[in-house]
Amino acid sequence: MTTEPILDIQKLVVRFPDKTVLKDIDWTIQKGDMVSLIGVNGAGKTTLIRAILRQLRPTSGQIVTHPKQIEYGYVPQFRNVDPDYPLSIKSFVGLTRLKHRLPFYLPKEHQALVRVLKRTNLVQIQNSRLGKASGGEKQRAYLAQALINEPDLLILDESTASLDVQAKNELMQLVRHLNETEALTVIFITHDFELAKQYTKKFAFLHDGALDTGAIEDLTDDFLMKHV
Ligand SMILES: Nc1ncnc2c1ncn2[C@@H]1O[C@H](COP(=O)(O)OP(=O)(O)OP(=O)(O)O)[C@@H](O)[C@H]1O
Repeated sequence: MTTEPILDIQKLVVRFPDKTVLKDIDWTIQKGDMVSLIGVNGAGKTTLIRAILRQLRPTSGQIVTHPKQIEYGYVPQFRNVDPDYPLSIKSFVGLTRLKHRLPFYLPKEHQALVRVLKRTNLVQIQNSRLGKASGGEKQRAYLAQALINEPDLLILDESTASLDVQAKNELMQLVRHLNETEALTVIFITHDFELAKQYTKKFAFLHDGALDTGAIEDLTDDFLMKHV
């Protein structure tokens, strides 16, 4: 494992008019880390991620990335897609790659699309309609959409929350495979301690505006009893 930081958060404070949500947070993520971000509802996980994605300006402190500009991939929680949604899985995955108005892919885009469909096991069902896909297949399509631009940092935002046990495990195995074979750096936001323990190597636990970090083995029942 390399110890090259990709994200370095220093003394981060986020204060809303009625509440300080993040109090002096330090957090370093190394390239190739797969880390769970855990915290009860309202702990500030979304706020922290919005600050990382530069959607929210912190009250103080800083977030430094190495290199200075990195590409982020964001996979949202399961969304209920209209069963009549007209796009195929392939077209949906390619949406974020289309930076022009041509009705076809440029060769480079096509290559990126083929590659990402392979990496996310979607080749067989690429021409099926997204609206008709299972929960797990949809989640793989969102993952593929987040991966197509080759992100340096992938953020999974409770992406497993509404999936059944088998689909959860399939998605996590796929993400772990990408992490292990391509050194993809992953932040997995979750309420599911068991999934966190099974699939990630480190944790960051947000409570009362502070962040505790450690190796996943240290996320013991004792630790949780003290903090949850
Ligand atoms: N723009 C805002 N203005 C004021 N308060 C906010 C704003 N955004 C979030 N908050 C408050 O900050 C706190 C943390 O919210 P946040 O959504 O970051 O928590 P969370 O850990 O992601 O919760 P959940 O697990 O429920 O998604 C909450 O009390 C929320 O109401």
